[in-house]
Amino acid sequence: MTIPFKKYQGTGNDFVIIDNRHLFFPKDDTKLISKLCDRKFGIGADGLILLENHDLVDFTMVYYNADGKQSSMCGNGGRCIVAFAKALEIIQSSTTFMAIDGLHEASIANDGIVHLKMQDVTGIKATPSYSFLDTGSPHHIQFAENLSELDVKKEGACIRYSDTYGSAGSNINFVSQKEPNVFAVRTYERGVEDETLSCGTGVTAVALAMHHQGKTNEKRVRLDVEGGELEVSFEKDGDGYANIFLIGPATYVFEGEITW
Ligand SMILES: N[C@@H](CCC[C@H](N)C(=O)O)C(=O)O
Repeated sequence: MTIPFKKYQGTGNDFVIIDNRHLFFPKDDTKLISKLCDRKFGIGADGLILLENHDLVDFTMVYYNADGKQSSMCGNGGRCIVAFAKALEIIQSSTTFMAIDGLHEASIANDGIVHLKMQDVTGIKATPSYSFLDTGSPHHIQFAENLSELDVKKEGACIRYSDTYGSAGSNINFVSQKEPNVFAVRTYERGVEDETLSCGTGVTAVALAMHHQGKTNEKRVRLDVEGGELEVSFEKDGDGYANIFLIGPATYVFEGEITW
């Protein structure tokens, strides 16, 4: 079997993206997906994304983590599939697409910056030491001293596999504040089981949690991640948040074919 693919990255969170409108891809082959994502035995990526047809909107996004298992929403992957759909001329500068957490609207500018609308967020859990919220994927957020020195893989795994999160686990974000509306973030991603250079649903969760905790009064926050800069804008809506946008680049890297 020959599998044509394109590789994209969004602030260093990288994805193999496959046009599966003809439904040729073996979606239940966990071993194949994890091998395609393997950085030594495959193409190498934090996740794999399929673009499929949808009856009512422009396309469907199906997301798998690097472990080969289908998972919850990927914000950076959402931005990248918008750039992929534009390159395939499925869309032009704006779109509505379906993902596992529901419909997303997005727009893409000529410079490749994508504005991706995320689902409204309610039910933020705030404790003295951490916050937890779901922005399409589950996120634990805590402050870290010496963020640049932190062993994110070790400390993140410790929390991800703790009794707090049970078998489902969580993504773990470590944060430090740089300015009133600027935060540095490093994320351990479940399903990759390592630090990634950026996590879109993660920085969205950090921006909302920081506003919820009163660390910032701004409704547009910059997040400095290991792979670049992202922005999140939002509006307060009762106890939660609405009109949430994840804003940042989505970049084509290379393409190829794997014969299997
Ligand atoms: N990198 C993603 C998050 C992908 C899903 C996550 N690993 C999970 O399984 O919860 C992002 O950019 O949001």
